[in-house]
Amino acid sequence: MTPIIESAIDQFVNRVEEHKKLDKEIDIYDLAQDLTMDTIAKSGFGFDSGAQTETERQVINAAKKSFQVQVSQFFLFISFLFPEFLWVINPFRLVAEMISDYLGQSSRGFLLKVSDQLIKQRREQKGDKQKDLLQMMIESEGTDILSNDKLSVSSDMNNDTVVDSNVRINKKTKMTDDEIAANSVLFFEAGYETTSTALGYLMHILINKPEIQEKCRQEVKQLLESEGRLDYNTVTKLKYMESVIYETLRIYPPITTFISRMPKTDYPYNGLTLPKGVDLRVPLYFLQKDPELWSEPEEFIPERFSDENKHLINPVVWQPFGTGPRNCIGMRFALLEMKLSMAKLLNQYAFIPSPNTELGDIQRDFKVISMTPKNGVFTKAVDISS
Ligand code: HEM
Repeated sequence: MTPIIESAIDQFVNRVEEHKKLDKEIDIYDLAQDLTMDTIAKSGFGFDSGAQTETERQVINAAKKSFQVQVSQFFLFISFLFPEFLWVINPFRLVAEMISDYLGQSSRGFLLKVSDQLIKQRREQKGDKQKDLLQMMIESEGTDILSNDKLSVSSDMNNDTVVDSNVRINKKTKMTDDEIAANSVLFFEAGYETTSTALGYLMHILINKPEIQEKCRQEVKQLLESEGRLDYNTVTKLKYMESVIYETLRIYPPITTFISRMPKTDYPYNGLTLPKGVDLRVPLYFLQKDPELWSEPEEFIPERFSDENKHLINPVVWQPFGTGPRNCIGMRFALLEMKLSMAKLLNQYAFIPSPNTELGDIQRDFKVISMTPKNGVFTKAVDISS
């Protein structure tokens, strides 16, 4: 999968180069959206969405639309506020989805159709098959994991923890085509806007804080000198850049109200009892800026996440990717994509403010579960390679 990501990132860098040659202002958030669409479509499903090349972009438009607030998402939002009334709200939500599907306005419906076609094509394909997510799902057979097995879980900040779990996966169960299609759309939606939004915020920080941008660049140059190349294996060594990414995700988490858990039994906590079955939602944005948990929470201080300091942070108070056995399965994919694209860009260009750059804080669109840059992220690229 990594050559696919690398070639998509090279295309992203080429697009920056095109803007630079014409001395044009760049909305780097817009380009990042095309990049993440391209990588998730190609590496997940061997499908060229044409996001970075074509002007006729039905798929990218459908995916973008699925993140805009639609009628059915309004009901979703209401269900977050009043979970005890789910039994009333859910039927309305389903009807809203069915109507928009019938009227051809449902972007999820469109993406499901695209997935269905891809699954059919893949099943009919003769000879060697791509080794991508789609193929893995088609060939998947549930593995038998016994109750109370120890599951190794990749947790926050690159520490691997081991937790007990009562997970039981059915023996030898193949996924149906409907399940594969539903999961494909989930990956598509989960991997596209989150990562491009994180890249957008990261660029906003780097444009606004030239000293941090320069420090990241020096780290990239040193890495290139010692390793001879910037690729999947080497960029994992960019420790300072990693701290900058973590701090960006603390201040601007792309997903704000999605992490939820439900106690299986009445659970005593801090003098309260969390009743069995209650819908608990993590207020991520506030958690990551809580002055009782973070010193100088409004300040951008990447050094909090340095190897020397990160043990001082309780892992559950930093959770842009969630936490525990159900945390984000795309975390490593997203971090790789972010590090590699930033390393390649910073090695070649300096990013400076342009007429539409927002200085200071960035304006955001608060959607049902996410928070995205409202007006794009504008910059100009200056070639520093020679
Ligand atoms: C910066 C990028 C990303 C952010 C901030 C992010 C954030 C999150 C969060 C907060 C959750 C909920 C976890 C929890 O409840 O503990 C989640 C779940 C999930 N993410 Fe991500 N994500 C990102 C990238 C990706 C990518 C690239 C993919 C796929 C390739 C992906 C696939 C998923 C899936 C499938 C789930 C649901 C997991 C489940 O239900 O158990 N995410 N993500």
